[in-house]
Amino acid sequence: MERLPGGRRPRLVSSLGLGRGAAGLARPRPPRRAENCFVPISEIIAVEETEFNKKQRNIGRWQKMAKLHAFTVYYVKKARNHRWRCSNVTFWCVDEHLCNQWIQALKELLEMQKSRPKQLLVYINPYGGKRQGKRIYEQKVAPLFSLASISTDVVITEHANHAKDNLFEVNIYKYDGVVCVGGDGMFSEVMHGLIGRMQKDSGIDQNNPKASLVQCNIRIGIIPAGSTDCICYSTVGISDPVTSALHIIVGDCQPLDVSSVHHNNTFLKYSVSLLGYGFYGDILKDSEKKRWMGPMRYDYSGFKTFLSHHYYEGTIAYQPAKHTHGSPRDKESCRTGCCICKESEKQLAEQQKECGLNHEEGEEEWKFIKGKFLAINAVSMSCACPRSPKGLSPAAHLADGSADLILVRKCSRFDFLRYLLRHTNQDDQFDFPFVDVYRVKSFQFTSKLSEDNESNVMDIGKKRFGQFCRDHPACCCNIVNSTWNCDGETLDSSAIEVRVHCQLMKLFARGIEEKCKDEAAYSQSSIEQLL
Ligand SMILES: Nc1ncnc2c1ncn2[C@@H]1O[C@H](COP(=O)(O)OP(=O)(O)OP(=O)(O)O)[C@@H](O)[C@H]1O
Ligand SMILES: CCCCCCCCCCCCC/C=C/[C@@H](O)[C@H](CO)NC(C)=O
Ligand SMILES: [Ca+2]
Repeated sequence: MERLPGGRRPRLVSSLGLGRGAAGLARPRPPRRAENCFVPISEIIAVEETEFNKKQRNIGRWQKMAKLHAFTVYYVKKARNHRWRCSNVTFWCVDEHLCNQWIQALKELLEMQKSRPKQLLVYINPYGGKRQGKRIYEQKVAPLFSLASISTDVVITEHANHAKDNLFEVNIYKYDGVVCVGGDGMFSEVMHGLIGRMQKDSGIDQNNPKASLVQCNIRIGIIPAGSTDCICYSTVGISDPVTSALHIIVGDCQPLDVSSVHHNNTFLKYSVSLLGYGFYGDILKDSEKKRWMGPMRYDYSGFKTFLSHHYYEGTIAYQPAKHTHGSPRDKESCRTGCCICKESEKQLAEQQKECGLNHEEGEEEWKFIKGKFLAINAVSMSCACPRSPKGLSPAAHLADGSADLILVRKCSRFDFLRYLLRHTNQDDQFDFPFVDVYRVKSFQFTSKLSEDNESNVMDIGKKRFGQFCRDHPACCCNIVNSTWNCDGETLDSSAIEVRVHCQLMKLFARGIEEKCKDEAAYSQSSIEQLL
């Protein structure tokens, strides 16, 4: 419990009345017996003086009082499944001075919450998901931002890359954060704009795959209004615009790993969720032609791709992530305050102290795998989403500086279906003889088709394993390449070089909270309680 100035503990119930209200509205009712509960200051959204009208004054025993003074506290109420709502409680009393003292004290405490944003730049994709982005923002998010006294500059995008290009032009440094209203693709645009801008302003060449990139400290908030909303779901635990808006308001901060993708010393894209070749690449390629179907396009293309059952040949080289203690087969998942991610943060700070910005990754051990794959999935986070609540790699970490590389080798349709179904249930997705998973800090892929002409993997292979090339002579097989799905965008090249940049950016989120803790603490009755 916070103290009032002067050291007094706030004891509101003895002198003030208590009324509960639905989200956004103060609806004073006769006082109830106080339940002892607790709302941390960090989860108060706003405090406002409340005007009583005549009708409200005429309730029960309060009728006798000449004049009432009141204030309303708006706060985060945690509901089931990581959902947050704005609730409020109104306190009232006859002593105007006491009432004002409370308002003043609470406002001062809110002012001290330095991580809260005051000014945000908002990009809305009106065409993402079910085309509800504008309505969602106007009806559900803007009123909350205004309640929390956050000022906003809003841009409704007019074409793809509008947000990204705009971020290279505006004075981003005057904002405390950038909000994107849309799906994973919209987030990707904003992320590319922000990271790209930071590198440009710091003179870093993004085309150099070995460059140490400058961290981006301007947080991004995601208001989910897309088709998959995997990044929002994996970092908050639910795809819900009001929950996300409240995480932005309270100023949460979640660092995030970002993978850079290059081809022949040319920068292609960044990825924070899924880099998928084979199954997920083919789904995306097919679904892009069916955007008019909205989120349903993924089901349609998913079914089609499953039936086609294509496999692809190629070689993967990877560097294991030795710096982190976790493994993709861990039973524990990354949660708010994750120790493994904190350890990586410490290591990163030490590295930056030792080497400054010129730190280059050491040439560590490379491992090679070649084969026929139905899917190659590299995920920097779990990739949990409403379709797959545990995600493609349930134990992947948001900010540990690694990605989980999942190789699904050629197998029967039936086995592949069994594997896919495990995306949706509690069983271990990696417990199949045709599935391998590695925690990596970088990897390269070359398809069999391009191996002979352009492969970096082969260069490394030639250097280290003389027999590697002889085992894999040029061939005339009639094979085609798949496409890489990079956070929902296709890549032009199949041969890629990927490196994970630990905690390169930050989100307005706090990771997924442990269910037992918050649900046990907050689910008993409605707990609009004492501060
Ligand atoms: N005004 C616009 N017109 C056309 N395309 C746009 C516009 N604004 C943004 N885009 C592009 O639309 C693409 C898809 O948007 P978004 O990610 O919001 O929705 P989605 O693809 O339905 O959802 P998800 O990415 O979660 O599957 C983004 O890559 C973005 O570049
Ligand atoms: C026949 C049963 C099939 C069940 C398969 C369910 C699998 C759902 C898995 C969804 C994967 C989500 C990974 C996230 C990818 C996003 O980056 C991307 C852009 O939004 N979305 C997709 C679908 O590529
Ligand atoms: Ca990671």
